[in-house]
Amino acid sequence: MDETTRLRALGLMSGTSMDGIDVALLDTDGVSAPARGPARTYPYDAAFRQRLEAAMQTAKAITERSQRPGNLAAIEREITDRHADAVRRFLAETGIAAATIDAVGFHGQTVLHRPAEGLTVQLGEGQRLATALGCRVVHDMRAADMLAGGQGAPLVPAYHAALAAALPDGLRDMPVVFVNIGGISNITYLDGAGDPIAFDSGPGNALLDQWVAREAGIAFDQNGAIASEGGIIDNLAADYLGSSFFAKTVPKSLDRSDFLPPVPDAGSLEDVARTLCFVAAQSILKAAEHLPRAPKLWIVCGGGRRHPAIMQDLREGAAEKAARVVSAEEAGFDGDAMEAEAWAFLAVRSLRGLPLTWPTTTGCRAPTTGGILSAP
Ligand SMILES: Nc1ncnc2c1ncn2[C@@H]1O[C@H](COP(=O)(O)OP(=O)(O)OP(=O)(O)O)[C@@H](O)[C@H]1O
Ligand SMILES: CC(=O)N[C@H]1[C@@H]2OC[C@@H](O2)[C@@H](O)[C@@H]1O[C@H](C)C(=O)O
Repeated sequence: MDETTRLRALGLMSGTSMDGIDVALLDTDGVSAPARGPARTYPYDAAFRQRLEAAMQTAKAITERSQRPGNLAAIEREITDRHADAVRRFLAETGIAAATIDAVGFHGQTVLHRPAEGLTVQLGEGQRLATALGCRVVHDMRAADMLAGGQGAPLVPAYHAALAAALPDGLRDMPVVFVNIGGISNITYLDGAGDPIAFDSGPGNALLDQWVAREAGIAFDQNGAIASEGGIIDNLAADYLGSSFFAKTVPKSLDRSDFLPPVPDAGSLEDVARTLCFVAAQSILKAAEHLPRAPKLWIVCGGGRRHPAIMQDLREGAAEKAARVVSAEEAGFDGDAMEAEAWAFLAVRSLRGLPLTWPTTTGCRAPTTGGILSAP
């Protein structure tokens, strides 16, 4: 494949929030800013989401990444087949012919991530998906990085770096930090010199999701309705923000269960929810302690940007350091599709043998490519 070839790639992401499958289309050479196509989300039903939560518990028994204890092999097939269905629906809804897709980047579902043990497990069968779709699939893009001594996450920084090159006038304030507030939050710092600097910054929406699911039986705090009625519980916030994770040198990455939701008597539904928003925002702002220069602009992606309390706390904290906070949309991007787009971009980089990660993004020993290619 020559360097100027642009491929039409689909990216598929099922993130740590386990809320559904994001599908996005890109025309990309895997280097320059891509031409972005349509994107859609196909939510999981509540029952499947619960099975994924259970799968995460079962996965704790894994000591070697190919192991599939309990019903994990069956869940893995089901996850794969749900991705195939999502792609078929996406193509039907957008009127795009399957034959025009050059490659698919398939993340799968992370059920275990223990970088200290060199162990990261994403459920999803690349070959099964390639056969189902009749298309080349690149999957398992985290493993090679771990073998090269890296954290295996985050991988989206390569894509953030390409997008930074396409920032509109008026938003070229360097250093710029891309923030993804998903179940876990991660950041990518770019100052126009050198490789991106990236790491997982702390808990994102996952604590709040788990808290409102357990205490109120709802999947997430839509538009911040619950947190808007609450106040911050200082000692609960201090407990979370005092975690040794924040002092740890970077790069670093998190497993969803590294931070656990509060105990039931931690406070009222509303106060705890509000506190968890504050914790989500402060953990992102604390990331600046590990960066070479103070960020001037924060670009927020991921579902957490829809939470008013998280955004308000972020804006206030950033303003104290003379920095601005904008949503992905204000910067001309799609904050829901970004990770799926990244997996399309990374699939093309993988096909070209280009690095997916750098010592500054995951701690790998040298820039490292990755991914397993399955042909139909
Ligand atoms: N309208 C909304 N109001 C409040 N919160 C929302 C809203 N929409 C989404 N969210 C939050 O965003 C979460 C989903 O975020 P996202 O899809 O970015 O996560 P993810 O990609 O699964 O996670 P990760 O990036 O960690 O892999 C939901 O679980 C919810 O907490
Ligand atoms: C192991 C794993 O799946 N990690 C996710 C998770 O969700 C957010 C954060 O933690 C990030 O490190 C990563 O996902 C993004 C897409 C990444 O690798 O860039």
